[in-house]
Amino acid sequence: MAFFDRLADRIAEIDSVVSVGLDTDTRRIPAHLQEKDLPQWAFNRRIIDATHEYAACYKPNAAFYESADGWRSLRETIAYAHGKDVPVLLDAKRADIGNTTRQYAKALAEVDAITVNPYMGRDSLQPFLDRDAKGVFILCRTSNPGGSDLQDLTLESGEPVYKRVAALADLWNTHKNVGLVVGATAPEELEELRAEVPDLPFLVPGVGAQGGDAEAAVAHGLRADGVGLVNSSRGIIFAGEGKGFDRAAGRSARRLRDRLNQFR
Ligand SMILES: O=C(O)c1cc(=O)[nH]c(=O)n1[C@@H]1O[C@H](COP(=O)(O)O)[C@@H](O)[C@H]1O
Repeated sequence: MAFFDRLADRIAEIDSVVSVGLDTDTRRIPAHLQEKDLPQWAFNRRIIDATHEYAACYKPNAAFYESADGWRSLRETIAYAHGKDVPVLLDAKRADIGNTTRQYAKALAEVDAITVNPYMGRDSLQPFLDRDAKGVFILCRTSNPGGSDLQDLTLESGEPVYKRVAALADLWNTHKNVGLVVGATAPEELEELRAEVPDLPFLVPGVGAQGGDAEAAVAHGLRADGVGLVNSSRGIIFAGEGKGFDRAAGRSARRLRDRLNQFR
């Protein structure tokens, strides 16, 4: 099944557009799990148990798993999420020359969707785009303070770079598997982009720890048919500390679902 169809089913089934970000910083794993063989996996398993009924998807950020134990933990986490019937979006922000990016795209064999960086142009994304059953979220207007440094620059045509990225992404969407990443910290750009590319679902990070606008994330992040994702990572997985961390994460995921649902 195509990724966005699967996501639409998942959103309808659990009535939630929450993406739970698994940014599992080893330094923040509670002490009682630090002695486990794979602390990140031990942590993620408990987080998934506590949050899966609110999770439209899980978004592990690859940066937190760049070690031998990390990769093992990530693999276990992906399989466990799938066992709960939750899609997995790997936040890898990949792209490179064709020969290299073909290797990066192999990661899609294990997950349902990925984030990619458009800076190197179409051929750097083609192996991802060609996997028509997988979702490809292209960075468009990012949530970080420096997101404006390049993305807001005005081109000769008068349009900002992020708008050109959105137009290109729309053009590259021949398999209906492309989405955009647009931060909740940029609500005006979110609104503008929704009008520009109504057919593209957005992944909207930046609510929670980054203080982004949850109402704008829902109002503009979702497509007319309601498909889209609003991500929180630290605000959910590190909502509590110590032994009850997983129950706190469950409560935080439920609160975010309820808050977002007010605006759907
Ligand atoms: O691609 C992303 O997911 C992403 C894009 C963006 O513009 N801003 C952004 O925060 N993210 C990711 O979303 C997550 C946000 O984490 P929290 O700020 O802890 O909710 C991190 O994994 C970021 O890498």
